[in-house]
Order: sequence, then C-alpha cells, then structure tokens
Amino acid sequence: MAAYLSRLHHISLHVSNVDKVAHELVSRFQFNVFAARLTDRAKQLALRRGSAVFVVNERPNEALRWLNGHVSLGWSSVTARDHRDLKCLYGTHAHYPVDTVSNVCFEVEDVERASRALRDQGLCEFLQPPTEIRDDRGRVTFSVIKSAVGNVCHTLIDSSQYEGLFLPGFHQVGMDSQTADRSQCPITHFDHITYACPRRSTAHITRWYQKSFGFQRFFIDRNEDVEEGYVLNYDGIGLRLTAMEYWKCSESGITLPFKDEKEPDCKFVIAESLPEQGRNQVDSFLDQHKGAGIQHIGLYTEDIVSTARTMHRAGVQFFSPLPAYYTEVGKQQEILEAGLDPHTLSRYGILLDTDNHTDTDSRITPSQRYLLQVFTKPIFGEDTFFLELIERRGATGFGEGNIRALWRSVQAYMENEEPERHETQRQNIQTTQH
Ligand SMILES: O=C(O)C(=O)Cc1ccc(O)cc1
Ligand SMILES: [Fe+2]
Repeated sequence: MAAYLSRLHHISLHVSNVDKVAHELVSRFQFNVFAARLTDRAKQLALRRGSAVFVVNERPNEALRWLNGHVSLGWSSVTARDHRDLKCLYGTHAHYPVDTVSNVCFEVEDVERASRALRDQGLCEFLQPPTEIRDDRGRVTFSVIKSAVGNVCHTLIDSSQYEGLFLPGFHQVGMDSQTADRSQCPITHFDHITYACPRRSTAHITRWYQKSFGFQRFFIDRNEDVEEGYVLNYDGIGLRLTAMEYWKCSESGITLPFKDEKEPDCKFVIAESLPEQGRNQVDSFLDQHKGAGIQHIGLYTEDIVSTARTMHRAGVQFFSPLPAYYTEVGKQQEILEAGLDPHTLSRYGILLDTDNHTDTDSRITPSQRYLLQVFTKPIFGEDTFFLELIERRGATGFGEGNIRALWRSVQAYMENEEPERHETQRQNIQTTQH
C-alpha cells in the first residue's frame, strides 16, 4: 500500500550562504522570514508567502564541517538542548557539492504507518527512521527517505500534535522584511515542482511515485501517449515531459466523498532531455547540478501581472521570450481575447497559453482556459535552479506554446548571453547587499 500524503509542508534548500539566499528570497521574491533555528552547528531559516514555505539550510562545506566539529562559530543558540547537535533537523545534512533544492517535506497523518508502508514495499532507502521531537509547544514525528530522483529526499512529518509557530527547535523571528503586501504579490502556494532527469529515467521515477505515494499521471496534452509522456522533439527542442499529481488525503486515501471535490495539491513534472536535437537546458542542469534534481518550482499567484511587476521592481530578472512572441498576430489576438494587454505581458516576459489538459471542467470551453507563466533566471551560482510564477485561469495543466517559448528563451540565454553572465541575477544580489 502507498503512503498517502496530507499535503506539502515545506521545501528545503541547502546552500553555502543562507543569509545571501534568504536575503534574495525576502528582498526580491517577497518572502517573509518567520522562524529560525540557529545553533553553533546549524543555521536554518524558514520563509513563507501564502502557504508556500521554504526552509533555507546552511550546506556544510568541507572546511566548515571540520570547524563545526571543533569550535563554536558563535551563532546564538535558541533551540532545545537536545536538538543542538543536529545540524539539519527534519532533513539530512549530507554534503552536496553545489547549492541545491533537495527536500520536499510532506505532512502525513501517521509517520510510523506511512514509513512502514514504504519499508514493506522495499522501494525506499531511509535516511532517518521515524523520530519524535518535542518542545514545550508539543511534539512532531518525522522520517526521511531518499526519492528516486538524484539528491531529492522526502521528509514525512506529522505536526498535528504541535502548537508552536513552525516546528520544534525553531523560534519565531519577526524580521523587518519590508516585503510587498498581499494585494501586490498574491502568491498562495506551490503549484508544481519540476525535476530535471537523465535519459530513460522517467518510467522508473513515475512508477516509484505511483507506488510510494499513490501519485497519478495526468496528461499535459490530449494526444499524449501513456508510456511515452509528452514528447517535444523538433525545432531544437528535445524534451520528454511527464506530469503527476496527488490529492490532499486522509489516511484512508480519501479526503472527501465526491471525486469532484477532492483537492489536488502540488503537481510534479519530470523533464527528461532527448538526444536528437543536441545539448540542451536539461543536460546543462544535470552537468552543473552534478546530477538529477529540482530544476524549478512554480509559485502560484492570483495576479501574475502585479506579482511580476513587484518582483521586477525589486530586481528579479525574468526570461523574455524571443521578440516576435508578442507581435505574432495569433498570440496578440489570444492575449487580447483574454482581456490582457500585450505590452504589459511583454514588459515582464509573461507567457500566455490555452490549456490542452484532458479532464478539466467541461463547462469551461478550451478558449477560456488560460495559463499565464513567467520564469526567472537561475538563482544560485550555477545555471541550475530557477523559480516560475504561474496564474491559472481555468487551466489545470501546462501549455505547449509556453513550454516552447520558455525552452527557446533558455536556449538563447545559454547560447548568447553566456559571456554576459556578470549581468545576471546573482551579481545584482551582491551589489544590492553592499
Ligand atoms: O511549463 C512548465 O512550467 C514546466 O514545468 C514544463 C517544463 C519543464 C522543463 C523545461 O525545461 C521546460 C518546461
Ligand atoms: Fe514549470
């Protein structure tokens, strides 16, 4: 039996400089720091916007690992004594050579039972068996497993018996964040997580998620083949996309009695590169990230134009589609019919598409099902992880037009803008910090 998930709890980043990445998430991406765990061995900051929570962890580098074993680095310790020695609570502190987003933590109803179900299937390696952590606000139980994708792990957590702000070991921080208010930046949750994976690994990964957590495939395109996934293999695009979803569940596997009322949670997309069209952005991720992993995360917003505007003003750099995108007659028409202004979309690089997903609400005609997306440039020192803003107007899947436009702008960036890397996001971060 699969281990059913109640909901996504948080996503963990492991980076060499927590302050720098947290500063970027706050000052540019409008997240608020709300909790921290600082000990002489650990540094973890929790940030949120809506229900989207990131935990940024200091990734131990070789020198620090040695130092940590010998001297105190002098960070103030506010956690319960028992937890002081754990470098990274609720995850692993395994060494990874580059900054990475590597843990997707799920809330489950019963960690023991979910872990037993996973162990019985023999599919999972446990990095942490079920463990209980307490403080004066209650207790949580968690376990950590390795996923079928590169360095990605999953923490399973039951926080129902905990009344504190976040998790035991974390204390409240009310940093003066100066982020935009909700109306300017209405991000509500994580919409999807996209993995970059090696060739021929998709079938194994989808099977693993189906068996482990009861994920179900959904078709990105109505012509998609069950076995093949959604294949774009022409005009320089060599990509196989496979999408999975799950529903917020109780232990029985059912949330509500009627299927239509089941609430889907964060979707998962597997991107595999196909060799025929030459080297591409998925290959480049695998090289620079030193293996498969989380390529990007889609942040759901109720208003993509105001969110992109706010972030753009705060210094976030977005990919722009090739100039012809907004002047092409068909696309202009589509944008106008959606009640939007092509100039506004072009200012921030926002893409618009109609949905080809199969089992969307049939009362809405396809021409009313819009999908708006915009993609940021890479966030870490390598060309690896980036964020996406997504607004869905009736559309539940992904659009071929947007995927193609994104693909082309990333390819153009890789091929043409490489020498101008000093102009990119990460350099701007450094200058604004000074
Ligand atoms: O369209 C989206 O948001 C996706 O997540 C699909 C996708 C995945 C990987 C790529 O390199 C390009 C597009
Ligand atoms: Fe995406």
